Amino acid sequence: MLLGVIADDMTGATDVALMLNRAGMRTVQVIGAPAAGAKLPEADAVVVALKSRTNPVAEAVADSLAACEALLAAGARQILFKYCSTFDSTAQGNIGPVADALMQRLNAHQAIVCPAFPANGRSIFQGYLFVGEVPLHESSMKDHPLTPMRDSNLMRLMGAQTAHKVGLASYAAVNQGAAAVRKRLAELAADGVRYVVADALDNGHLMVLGEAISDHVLLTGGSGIAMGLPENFRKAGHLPWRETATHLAAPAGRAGIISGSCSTATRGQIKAALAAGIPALKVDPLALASGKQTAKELADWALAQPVDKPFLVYSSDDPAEVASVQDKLGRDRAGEIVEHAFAEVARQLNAGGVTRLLVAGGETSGAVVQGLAIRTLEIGPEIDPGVPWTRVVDGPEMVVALKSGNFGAPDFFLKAWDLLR
Ligand SMILES: Nc1ncnc2c1ncn2[C@@H]1O[C@H](COP(=O)(O)OP(=O)(O)OP(=O)(O)O)[C@@H](O)[C@H]1O
Ligand SMILES: O=C(O)[C@@H](O)C(=O)CO
Repeated sequence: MLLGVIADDMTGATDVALMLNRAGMRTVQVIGAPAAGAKLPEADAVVVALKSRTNPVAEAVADSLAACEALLAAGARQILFKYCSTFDSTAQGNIGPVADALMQRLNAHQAIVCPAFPANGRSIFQGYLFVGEVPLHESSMKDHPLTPMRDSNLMRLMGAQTAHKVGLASYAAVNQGAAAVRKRLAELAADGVRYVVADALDNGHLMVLGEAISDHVLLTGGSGIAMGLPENFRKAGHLPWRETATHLAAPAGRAGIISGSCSTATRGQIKAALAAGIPALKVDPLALASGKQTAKELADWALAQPVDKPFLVYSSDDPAEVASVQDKLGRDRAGEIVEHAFAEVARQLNAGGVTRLLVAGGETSGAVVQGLAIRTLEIGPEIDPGVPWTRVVDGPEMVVALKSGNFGAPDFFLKAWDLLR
């Protein structure tokens, strides 16, 4: 193994795994912190998908260190700590503590902080993170239920989570190329700066950064910062050129979509699916809570639909409806009830012959993957930036695509099937 990645959520893990796979690294995703001494699958890159974005700090640190140990034991030469392209972490968050712990374990003197993902509209200028045309704190992330982002300055965001000094490698250096970035990193190191926020407005900048940090043992950021890494391994003679597959062989069986994501992008994708005539059933969290609706009913409805089309089971709703459900059930309980139901629905669907499954939402994906007892995924072709098809290699025989809430074009639920053979 060349590169080890520790991802703080399930769909973020498939996102970064896709980035590496597209650049020619055979990439495998394993679910959950590996047990001490557990052997990881053989691949150029292994991504460990944790659920450490919003859990207690001590747990996030312990799981990340366990993942790091397993990756090092499997031969990883570089460790990437992957978090969200919209940072998704408040002053009480886990990014700083996890990065600090990894820095100490790896004896790293400096690490880059770069959540940029230009293909999905996330760019960094003078250390400020933008989502599309607006700064992070003006984007829909300002109202995220768990991690409201009320600042866009990455030096301040990171500075609030670590005792180490945080500095900036700005556009002025990044735009000049890898040598200028290295010079800037050295200046900052001489000034005691351990975390360097790096500007990146486009993929060219990400390639420059990747080259400049080829000798960093620890990197932190979104999937974009992984873009330039395979080329470093190739130049060093460690990685042959590999063509990436454009299609994925899928087992015979039925196709379905489960969506618990209430993000704007997902709601648009549901609208497009409904308009295209995909049979759809809306889940009512209050009815689930009272037992009026059950996972079995949802699965039975889905399996009774025509076999020649995918079906859609969704709880996705607009913010006012979600807030009203959360007022009645409590935010955490509402989420748990829906996630628990979807995990059971996924199990029953697979038992009923569904082998091709699209899942929307990070938490929802985590619940479905757990429900299906999926332990390892092999990364396949890109449906849209940040979302690949994946094949289960340890778990039930099926293909799944795990979509981050905010990712994907409006026709995502319609076009994804064309990539399966
Ligand atoms: N109608 C609803 N009312 C209340 N909660 C809901 C409803 N539908 C889904 N949920 C819960 O909202 C949460 C949605 O989170 P999830 O991570 O799946 O999607 P997302 O936030 O859009 O995606 P991502 O984390 O990838 O950005 C889940 O806990 C889900 O169970
Ligand atoms: O980086 C992103 O935006 C995604 O991979 C993600 O982590 C969403 O939860």
